Amino acid sequence: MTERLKVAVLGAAGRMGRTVVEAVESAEDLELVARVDADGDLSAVTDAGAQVAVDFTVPSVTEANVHTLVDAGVHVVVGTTGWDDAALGRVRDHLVHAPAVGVLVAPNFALGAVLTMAFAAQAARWFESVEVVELHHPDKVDAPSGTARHTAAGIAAARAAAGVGPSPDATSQQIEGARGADVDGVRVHAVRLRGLVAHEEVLLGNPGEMLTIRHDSFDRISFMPGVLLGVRQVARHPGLTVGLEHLLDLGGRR
Ligand SMILES: NC(=O)C1=CN([C@@H]2O[C@H](COP(=O)(O)OP(=O)(O)OC[C@H]3O[C@@H](n4cnc5c(N)ncnc54)[C@H](O)[C@@H]3O)[C@@H](O)[C@H]2O)C=CC1
Ligand SMILES: O=C(O)C1=N[C@H](C(=O)O)C[C@H](O)C1
Repeated sequence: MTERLKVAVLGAAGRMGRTVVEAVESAEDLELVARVDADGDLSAVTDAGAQVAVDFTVPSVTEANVHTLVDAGVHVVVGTTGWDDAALGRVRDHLVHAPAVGVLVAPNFALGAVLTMAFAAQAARWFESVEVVELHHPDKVDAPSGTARHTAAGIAAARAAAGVGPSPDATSQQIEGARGADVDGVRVHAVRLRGLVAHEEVLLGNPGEMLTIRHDSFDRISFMPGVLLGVRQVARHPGLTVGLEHLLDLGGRR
């Protein structure tokens, strides 16, 4: 029998962590060797001999977790959001000293969300206006969502490469925040509503027409095939990979 891949889950008591624990325990080729939450210690990961750690914690601790795990030679699959280019750059620099270690940071592991981002980047080259609306449960601590930030960054890169200018906007008077956040020149709006899980709409407008690309995660199991794919593949991708699209052969910004 081939050895099972040893996996640790960080944030194991959280909404995503609990779902990942169940998914790993149900996978025949994976062995859950450690669960760590806020009251635990990262040394449990190495003590248990974990080869891959999955981080679904909180934006304020995830980067430090990644640096510690990289030093320990543990591959990391990160779902926690709140990352910016500076933090990703620090991880990229750190990995130079651990060239065999893979770190995958994916703002969204749901296949439909990854496809939404890819379709939106493609479509945004052909529309005058584009805005992103993300809608989530009200217990989420960050806004806009990591997915919306990644979506907007991909749209902005695609429009810049195609020579498309900014979306037209005559607004000169407003209450602060009314036009949402500016992410790389793309307007992003965040809704927090009881009953929701994780949803995103990309609205694209041209004279006389509108295209809406929408994705809905109704249940956190929607993220599990992507998380397990990341766990199984991260060691084959040394260095930093940002976005699940790179494991699905969908291209995009790295
Ligand atoms: N990439 C993706 O596909 C998805 C990403 N997320 C992101 O995952 C993160 C977690 O989301 P939820 O599970 O809903 O949050 P949550 O609040 O339910 O869970 C976070 C858990 O992390 C724990 N924690 C805090 N500090 C810790 C530390 N130092 N070490 C270990 N554990 C610690 C908390 O006690 C809590 O149990 C968020 O950033 C969210 O945006 C959520 C869903 C999908
Ligand atoms: O907090 C959540 O729930 C989610 N967070 C991720 C994000 O910020 O994009 C992924 C998904 O939207 C669910």
